[in-house]
Order: sequence, then C-alpha cells, then structure tokens
Amino acid sequence: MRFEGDRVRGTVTFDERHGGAPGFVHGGALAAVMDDLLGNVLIIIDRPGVTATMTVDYRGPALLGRQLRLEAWCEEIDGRKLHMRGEIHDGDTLIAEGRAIFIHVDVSHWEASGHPLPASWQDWGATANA
Ligand SMILES: CCCCC/C=C\C/C=C\C/C=C\C/C=C\CCCC(=O)SCCNC(=O)CCNC(=O)[C@H](O)C(C)(C)COP(=O)(O)OP(=O)(O)OC[C@H]1O[C@@H](n2cnc3c(N)ncnc32)[C@H](O)[C@@H]1OP(=O)(O)O
Repeated sequence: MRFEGDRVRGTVTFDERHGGAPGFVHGGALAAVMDDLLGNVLIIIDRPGVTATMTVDYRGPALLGRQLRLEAWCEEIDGRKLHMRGEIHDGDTLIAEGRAIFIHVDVSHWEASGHPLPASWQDWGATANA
C-alpha cells in the first residue's frame, strides 16, 4: 500500500492460503484486507485509531491469483468518529466495498499489551491534537 494525496492505494493477490470455495477468495480474508486498508488511512489523517465497526459489501467474485486493486479514503471526521471508505476492484469490476467507523484514541490505548510501542508512534496524532 502507498499514500497518494488523501488516498491509500495498493494491490493484493490472494493465493490458496486465503481460499474459500475452490478458486475463490474467502470473504474473511477480504474483510481482513479491507480493515488493514482502511486502517492505513489513519496515517493520512494523522489520527491513531481502532476499528469500532466495519461492513463489507461483497459485490463481485474475488478469484485467487488475480491482482486486485485497493483504494481507501476518509469520508468524514465527526469528533472521535472517523468514517472510512474503501473499495477492492478486479480490473473494472467492483469486488468489495468497505465502510467503517474508526475511533480516534490516544496512543496510550496500546500500552495495555505491555509491549513497547514503535518510537515513530510518539508523534502520531500531533497535528490532530494541535
Ligand atoms: C489501528 C492501528 C493498530 C495497528 C497499527 C499498525 C501500524 C500503525 C500505523 C498505522 C496504521 C496502519 C494500519 C492499520 C492496520 C490495521 C488496522 C486494524 C485496526 C484494528 O484491527 S483495531 C482492533 C479492533 N478494534 C478494537 O480493538 C477496538 C475495541 N474497542 C475499544 O477499544 C473501544 O470500544 C473504543 C476505543 C472503540 C471506544 O471506546 P471509548 O471508551 O474510547 O469511547 P466511547 O465508547 O465513549 O465512544 C466514543 C464515540 O465513538 C462512538 N462509538 C464507539 N463505538 C462505536 C461503534 N461500534 N459504532 C459506532 N460508534 C461507536 C460512540 O458512540 C461515541 O460517539 P459520540 O462521541 O458521538 O458519543
């Protein structure tokens, strides 16, 4: 995935590890990629956040071995609620649409695990809190 202006774009190719019906991508694998895709928008809007709710509309068949195209953006920021949108395409065919509400949290949210946080997270959200 990469950042282009206010959008996250990227590609993904699923293989047999991500299969559901023979030759098709498992819907849960698509949902995991969608969550990750939408999560990357947090970097663009400079807000640490977590997924509170996400829906995935499965619009077309996702086949293993195809390079699928990813795109996501932030539709609205409403207080701590961050409304994210994303799409997965195979060529011109829409495969999945994602909608999620992420909630803006303080980086200390992740301290509960006891694992050290990446040093780069220290400034994450600085512009949002300014
Ligand atoms: C996400 C980053 C982690 C990974 C980072 C990795 C790299 C870092 C770099 C960048 C990120 C890049 C990629 C991201 C990768 C992956 C993304 C995966 C993301 C996840 O995999 S993340 C794990 C799953 N996720 C959780 O583990 C959340 C568990 N949960 C909670 O921790 C709490 O539940 C919390 C904090 C959500 C809220 O708790 P709270 O006490 O702080 O706030 P409160 O409940 O008061 O709600 C405040 C306002 O949000 C509204 N609100 C709340 N929940 C709502 C819902 N479900 N639907 C609609 N609105 C909702 C309320 O209605 C209120 O709205 P209002 O202010 O208008 O009244």
